[in-house]
Amino acid sequence: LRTQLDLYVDGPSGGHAASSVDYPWSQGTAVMGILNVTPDSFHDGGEHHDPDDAVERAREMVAAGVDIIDVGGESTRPGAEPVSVEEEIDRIVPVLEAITSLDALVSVDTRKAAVAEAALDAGADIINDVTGLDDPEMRFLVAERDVPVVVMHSIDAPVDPDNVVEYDDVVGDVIAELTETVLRAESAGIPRENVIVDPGIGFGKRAAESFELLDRVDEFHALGCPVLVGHSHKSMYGLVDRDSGERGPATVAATALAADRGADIVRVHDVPENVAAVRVAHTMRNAGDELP
Ligand SMILES: Nc1nc2ncc(COP(=O)(O)OP(=O)(O)O)nc2c(=O)[nH]1
Repeated sequence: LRTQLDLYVDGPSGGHAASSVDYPWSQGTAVMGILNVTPDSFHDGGEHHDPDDAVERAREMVAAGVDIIDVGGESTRPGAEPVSVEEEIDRIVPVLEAITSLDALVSVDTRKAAVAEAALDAGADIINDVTGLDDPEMRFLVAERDVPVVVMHSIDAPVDPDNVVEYDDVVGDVIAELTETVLRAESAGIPRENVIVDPGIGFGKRAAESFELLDRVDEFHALGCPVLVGHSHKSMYGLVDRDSGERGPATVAATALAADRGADIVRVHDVPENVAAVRVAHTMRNAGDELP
């Protein structure tokens, strides 16, 4: 896949990389492993802050069957310490340079165009923008580099428990707002086949609404784009499995259900378990073709 990508990026035609490459999500649900190179991410903050630890973790993810590694240098958690462009670049570029030779695509989770540009220059393949391309500079960069971009739905106000949005129909409302996002991307010269939509699980949504977004994930295909869900270890599970407080097993169950309902990419922390969940969901639908 990486050769294919390089060919289309550097090949004679210098053609459209994203629209001509057979991405992992076109063959079933792809697994995106979260690699936060931050001291304060909500679930794994500090665990891979050291570049060597991060590279080791990336190798483990690849060995476990991950399709994409999502590298983040700034937490999106409400109240997280803002990070300068320089600091975010310092955090992620050494890791990106070390992992882009591994057998997985690499995405960069950033809201800053300057960081995204440095990441693409360091070999990243995909931009993951939780603001949904709010920044015109980011739209210009993504169009110019012709790379896939994840556009996540969020709310305009800061994402914290006090900002609860009143949705009539959370799925219909989020699809309507993501439609605007996709049209804005297209008007900036980003072809729709490069856009991956994401309902923004937990970003300004109540727990019940986050579960509904997962349950009705297939409806997001009305936008004509692959659909990514980022449900891993999020607070909604705390209301389901109250006793243990453990969110890992609940995440894996949700991954299997979301994959079965049509999610194209699942963004998760625990790769082996969630790769297994995706494979089970796929096999249950295709046992006749896959198993003796
Ligand atoms: N596309 C997309 N990107 C995301 N980035 C961060 C988080 C928050 O999770 P995490 O990266 O684990 O935490 P933090 O932002 O604190 O690093 N969630 C999403 C998501 O749901 N979708």
